[in-house]
Parts: sequence; structure tokens; C-alpha cells
Amino acid sequence: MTQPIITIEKAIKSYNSLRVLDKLNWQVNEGDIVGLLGKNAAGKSTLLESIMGLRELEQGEIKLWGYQWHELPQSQKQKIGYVAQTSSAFEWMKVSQYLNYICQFFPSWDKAYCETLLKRWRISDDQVISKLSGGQKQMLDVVQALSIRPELLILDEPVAHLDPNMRRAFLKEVIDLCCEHGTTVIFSTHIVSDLERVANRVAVLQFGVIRHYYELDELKASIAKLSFANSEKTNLLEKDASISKLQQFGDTTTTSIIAPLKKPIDEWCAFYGIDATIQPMNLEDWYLEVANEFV
Ligand SMILES: Nc1ncnc2c1ncn2[C@@H]1O[C@H](COP(=O)(O)OP(=O)(O)OP(=O)(O)O)[C@@H](O)[C@H]1O
Repeated sequence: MTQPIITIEKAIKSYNSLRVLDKLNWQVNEGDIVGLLGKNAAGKSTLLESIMGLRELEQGEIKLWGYQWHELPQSQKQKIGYVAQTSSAFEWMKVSQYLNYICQFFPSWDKAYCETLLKRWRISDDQVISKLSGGQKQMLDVVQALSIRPELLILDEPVAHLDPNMRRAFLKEVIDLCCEHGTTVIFSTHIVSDLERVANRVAVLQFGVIRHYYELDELKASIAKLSFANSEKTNLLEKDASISKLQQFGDTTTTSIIAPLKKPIDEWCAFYGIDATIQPMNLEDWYLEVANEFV
């Protein structure tokens, strides 16, 4: 049975009067690759930084492998790869100096793998870090995080500065790493197609909580736009949490299925007695629908 690696209970975090995490509960299981979506300023970085022990919660708790950050053994901390939104590399060092310095803190550091990644992504180890492009700095951070051969990898918008080729190369590396080592990954992104390529679960952070958290395959099998003739049965439908707000246009009602159904769509429609026209919906459409749910 898969074990939870991260367990978050009733996490509250505010900056002055701005509450960013609002009694957030979440659990990430071993081996999952989770894509974390959320609008700008939804609190994704705050959540990831809190998991990494870089932000102190006001209330609630976050446990990694069953330990709060301050109780977590050093040996376990060394198995976490983290890439922040802004590079943390020492700009005045050469790439090789920086990596030689950093590797001392990680007993599981894989030097050969590190060198392979540098070569593959054409980052010269003789280059001074301040002279690297924004994308190269981001790749260097990723090289560092992957070279630990981490059990848990936390990536805050890791591909934001990368061109489509590099994004693909990076994503392929993550998949390979995860398959080989069973690494658990959480990565925040605004690029739904990237998430779809890599993740097996999707989470949406909204209003300070994880409002949606699903197996990607189950979700994709269910999401669809529906339209059907108005009937008194729509009252019953309205209470079903799997759909978005019902909208009426003349004699027709429309809605979307936004959460995995426990049964095939036609059986679900038959259960509610509706004869619906069903239009497929892709993940990007789904995200736009749930992101604007209460707008
Ligand atoms: N150190 C801080 N002090 C004050 N406010 C902060 C601080 N860090 C973040 N915030 C605020 O908290 C909110 C959430 O920010 P956060 O960076 O966590 O969001 P995000 O979802 O990662 O955003 P984006 O997708 O734009 O990167 C924002 O309104 C931001 O201005």
C-alpha cells in the first residue's frame, strides 16, 4: 500500500492581513507526480516553501514522512530536491565550484549523473553562474536537485524560463527519474500541457485550500461539457459536486463535469434522467472552468 509522504493538516499562513493558506489539508502519497495549478498569487510558492520548512505556519502542521520539519532527521532532509522560483546558486562561483560545494551536503550525490545532465543540457561547468542565461540558471538548479537522486522532489515553476525543447528534455528527465527511483514529485506550473505530460495527479490551489485533487486519468475520463433540455430534475443535479454551476439558456441547461465520476457518463446521465449532448473537454478547458468557478 502507498504511504503518505506529505501530510498537511489545517495549515494557516498569512502575510499581515492577507490569508494565503486557509486551513489547508492535503496528502501526497509516495510515488505520486503531482502537478500543482493555481492562479497567480494563489499561494503555490507559499505552500511549497512551507512544506520545505522555509515558511512558518501560524497554525496547523505539515509532516514529511511523519515528522514535522524541525523533527525531520538530517538524513531524510538530504533526500529532498528543491528548486525555488528564483535561483539560489551563488552567482560569483563557476558552475563546477558551486556543484562541488553543494555536493558535500548530499551523501547520495551522483557525480556521474550530474556530469551527464550538464553535458546533455549544454551547461559548461567552467562558466561563471552570473553569466548564465535565466533558463540556464534554472537548469542548473534542476541539475542540482536531480543529482541528489531525491526521494522527494519539489519544483516551483521549474520550466518557466525554458524554451519548449528544454521543457520537453527536462520533463523527460523527471519521468525517467521517477520511474527509476520511485521519486515523489510536486511541481507548480501554469502550463497545463506540461502537467498532462508528466503528472499522474493534479491539484488546484484556490482560496487558500486544495479545492481539487484528482487522479489525472480518472479526471480525463470524466470531464465533458453537457447540454440538455430543462427539466425539474435539474434541482437534483444541482447538488452533485461533480459538476460546475448549471446555466440556463432558454429551454436548455448547460454544465460541465469537473470531477471524476464514479460511473460512465451515460450511466450518470441516465441516473439523473437527462438526455444530454456530451462534448469532450480537454484538461486546459477543465482548468479554465474550475479556475473561474466563482468569478
Ligand atoms: N514574503 C511575503 N510578504 C508579503 N506577502 C507575500 C510574501 N510572499 C508572498 N506574498 C503574497 O502572498 C500571495 C501568494 O503568493 P505566492 O508567491 O505564494 O503565490 P503563487 O501562487 O506562487 O503566485 P505565482 O503563480 O504568481 O508565482 C501573494 O498575494 C503575494 O503577494
